Amino acid sequence: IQALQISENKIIKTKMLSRACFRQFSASIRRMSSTNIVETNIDSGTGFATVTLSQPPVNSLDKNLLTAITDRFKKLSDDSSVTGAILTSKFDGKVFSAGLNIVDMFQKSDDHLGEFWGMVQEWYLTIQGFPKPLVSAINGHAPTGGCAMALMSDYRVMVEGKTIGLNETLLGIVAPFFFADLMIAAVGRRHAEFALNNGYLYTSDEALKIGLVDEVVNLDQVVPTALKILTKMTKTPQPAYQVCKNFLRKETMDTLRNDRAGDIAHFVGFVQQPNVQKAIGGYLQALKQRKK
Ligand SMILES: CCCCC/C=C\C/C=C\C/C=C/C(=O)SCCNC(=O)CCNC(=O)[C@H](O)C(C)(C)COP(=O)(O)OP(=O)(O)OC[C@H]1O[C@@H](n2cnc3c(N)ncnc32)[C@H](O)[C@@H]1OP(=O)(O)O
Repeated sequence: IQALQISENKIIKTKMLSRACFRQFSASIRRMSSTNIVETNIDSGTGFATVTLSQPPVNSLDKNLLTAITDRFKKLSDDSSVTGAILTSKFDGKVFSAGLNIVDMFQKSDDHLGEFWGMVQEWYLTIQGFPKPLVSAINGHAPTGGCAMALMSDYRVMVEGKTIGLNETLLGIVAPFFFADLMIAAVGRRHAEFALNNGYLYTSDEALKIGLVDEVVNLDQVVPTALKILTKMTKTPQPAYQVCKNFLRKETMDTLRNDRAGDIAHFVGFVQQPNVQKAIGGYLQALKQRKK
C-alpha cells in the first residue's frame, strides 16, 4: 500500500510538472498572426523572432512573398519585445530562396513591372534598414535575390554543399546597384566585380573563403549556430548597435530613397528591351526543362 501511495504521488507530481512545463513553453513561444508564406515565432524569453519563408516550391520572391516579408519585418521593427531575428526557409536542405520571381519579369506590362519593382525596393529598404540584429540561417541554395536577402542580414550561417551568389548576368539581366553594394560591403570590390560580371555561383565553402558567408555548418547546426551568434549580438548595447548599423548602410539606401521613381523607370526600360526579354524567356524555359 505504501509503495502504491509513493508511486501515485510520483505520478501526480510528474503530471503537475509536465503541466507547468507546458504552460512555460506555450508562454515562451509566441506565434505571430502571419500569412502562411512567412511563418513567425517569437520566443518571449529571449525576444528572438524566427522568420521562416514558406512559399512552395522555392520561395521565389513574387509580389505576395515580397509584401508578406516586408510587412513582417516592419512589424518586428516596431515590436519592442523583439530583440533580434533569424531569417530562414521551410525548405531546409533544399532552397533558402530562388530569388526574384522570374515570371514577374517576363512578358509583363510596364505597370506590372513598375509595381513589382516598387515592392522589390520596399523589401530591400525594410530588411536592410531593420534596426535590430538579424542573422540569416541559409539552409539551402541562395541564388540572385536569395543571396541579396541574405546579404541584408548582419551575419550569415550557411549549410554545407549548396550555392549562393548574385548570378543575374547568367540570365541576361544585371543586379541593381543596391544588390551590387551589398556584395561589395561583404566581400570587397575585387571579389564583387568578379562575382557579378561573371554571374558566379559560389559553393558554401568558396563563399566562406571570400567572406560572402560567415560560417558553414551541417544542416542540423544552421539554426542553432544562428541562434548562438544572435545571442551574442543582442548583448551589444542596442542603441549603439542601431546607430552604427544605420550609418554604415544609410548612403546606398538614401541613394535609392531619393530617386525611387527613376530607379523603377530604369528597371522597366532595361527589362522591356527585346534582347533582355528573349534572354529571360530562354532562361525560364531552360529552368522548366532541366528536370525533363
Ligand atoms: C544596368 C541596369 C540594371 C537595372 C536592373 C535591371 C534588372 C535587374 C532585375 C532583377 C535582378 C534579378 C534578381 C533575381 O533574383 S532573378 C531570379 C533568378 N533566380 C534564379 O536564377 C534561380 C533559378 N532557380 C534555380 O536555380 C533552382 O530553382 C533552385 C533555386 C536551385 C532550386 O532547384 P530545385 O531543383 O529544388 O527546384 P526547381 O528548379 O525544380 O524549381 C521548382 C519550380 O520553381 C520554378 N522556379 C525556380 N526558381 C524560380 C524563380 N526565381 N522564379 C520563378 N520560378 C522559379 C522552376 O521553374 C520550377 O517550376 P516548375 O513549374 O517546373 O515546377
